[in-house]
Amino acid sequence: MKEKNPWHRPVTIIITVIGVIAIVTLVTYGIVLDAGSSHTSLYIYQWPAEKDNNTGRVEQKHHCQVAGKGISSYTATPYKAGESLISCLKEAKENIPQKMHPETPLYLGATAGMRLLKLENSSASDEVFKAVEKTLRGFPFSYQGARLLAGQEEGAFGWVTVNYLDDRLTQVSMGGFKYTSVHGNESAKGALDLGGASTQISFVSDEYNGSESPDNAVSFRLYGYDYTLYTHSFLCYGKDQALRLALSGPTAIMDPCFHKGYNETKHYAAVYDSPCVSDQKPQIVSETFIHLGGGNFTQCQEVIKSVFNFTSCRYSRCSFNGIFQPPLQGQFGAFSAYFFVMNFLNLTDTSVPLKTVMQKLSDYCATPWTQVCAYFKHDIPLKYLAEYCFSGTYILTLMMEGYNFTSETYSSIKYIQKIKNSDAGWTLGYMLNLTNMIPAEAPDSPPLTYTSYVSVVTVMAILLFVIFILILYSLWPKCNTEPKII
Ligand SMILES: O=P(O)(O)OP(=O)(O)OP(=O)(O)OC[C@H]1O[C@@H](n2cnc3c(O)ncnc32)[C@H](O)[C@@H]1O
Repeated sequence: MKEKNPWHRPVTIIITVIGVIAIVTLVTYGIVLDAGSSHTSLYIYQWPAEKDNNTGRVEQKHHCQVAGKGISSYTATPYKAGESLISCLKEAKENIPQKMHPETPLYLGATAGMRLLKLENSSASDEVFKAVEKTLRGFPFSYQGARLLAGQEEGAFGWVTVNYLDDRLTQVSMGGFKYTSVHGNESAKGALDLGGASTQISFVSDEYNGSESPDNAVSFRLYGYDYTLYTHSFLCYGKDQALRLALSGPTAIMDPCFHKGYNETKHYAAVYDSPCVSDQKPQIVSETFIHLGGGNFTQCQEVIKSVFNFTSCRYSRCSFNGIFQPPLQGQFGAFSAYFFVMNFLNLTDTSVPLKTVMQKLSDYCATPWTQVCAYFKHDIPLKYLAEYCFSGTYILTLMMEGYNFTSETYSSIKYIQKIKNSDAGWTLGYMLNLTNMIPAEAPDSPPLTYTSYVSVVTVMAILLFVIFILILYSLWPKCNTEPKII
């Protein structure tokens, strides 16, 4: 059968092609792998393709948790560290349009697990990085490097992420547009990050300009505001390494931080094979010890306090281990293990008085292990389950004794996992920095919101399309209705 309008098919094809190109070019992607001590995570971020550097534009599109342990655990077989990343990288290929692969930056940052490995065995750490790099280069993305993050960077980028996602760096929303307002120190939120091997505290304080203990200062100029951030990363004070610090002891340990009835035979090597505790290894022949639970919150607090050194401080004030810390200021976001642990314990509400929080944790610690297991063992890995009493007590002790929060300032902490669908952590801040997404100066004119931008682009695309059709129509050969005399 003959078609009535033979030209509508090419036009449909053109519309589809223009539509697909428009959709694809609207979005840009970036990938960051967080190679932590306990595991590796891959994050895909996306943002509008047009370059206006406004805040709040970048969002997390996808998260993939790499199976198995962190890359620092593959010292005996470094190639496996590389292989472990393949399935998440394949997921990344599926989640990003193929056309965009070559221009999608791919970063890997390794944190405290690799910091410890480097201290312990620097050539083993080089081998792991080589294996990881080989895998990353085998994917069609724009590989930008795999490197060890300094603790200070981890803290500072975590702070940038939280404040960026919270729209605290510069702008307030008014009538659909974002205007620069008087922000700076008073609106910034501090960041508390508890990892497996290290923990970071980062905040701005009017009483800190970097002159006392300059090693703790990171200066930024973001959107026209100067920030001098106080940040410190405590290596060995992530929750897994802190447990090792607390565990160092004799052959049979009655551990008040584990539930009564908990009774496990453990290998000394598993506890002491870390530079955080290797010098405390007892000189005994036995290879194993019995780890017994005592289930006593108050005693657990005492054990945990003993892993902090409060005796020496050569500055005007310190947190612990002789590390300078200015007075706490403003709100804090506490993420990673802070959230995982307090969320399990149902203690994320910081408007609840600290005394009540402690009483609830104390009751939980006193619950017999058989009862805890019977209730949760189908939903929660046993390792986590066994450690929540320790971890909760560690969190409160670190905050109150270590960082000097008080029962009054405890409510300034908010336990967070995500902000606007993006995970809180250093990865987003790292990528924003490396892609120059946060300018030093504020944009001159109020930029469009994402919705306005998409509307403008859509209207322009429709207009262009209409013009295109009109031109096509005017050029299309037509039957002359006028009678012709040949
Ligand atoms: O920053 P580093 O120190 O390198 O460590 P990481 O990157 O591996 O640390 P994460 O923030 O991923 O996790 C922090 C800790 O929380 C643990 N964790 C993860 N999910 C958890 C859960 O659901 N319950 C309890 N603990 C959890 C994990 O094993 C780590 O010990």
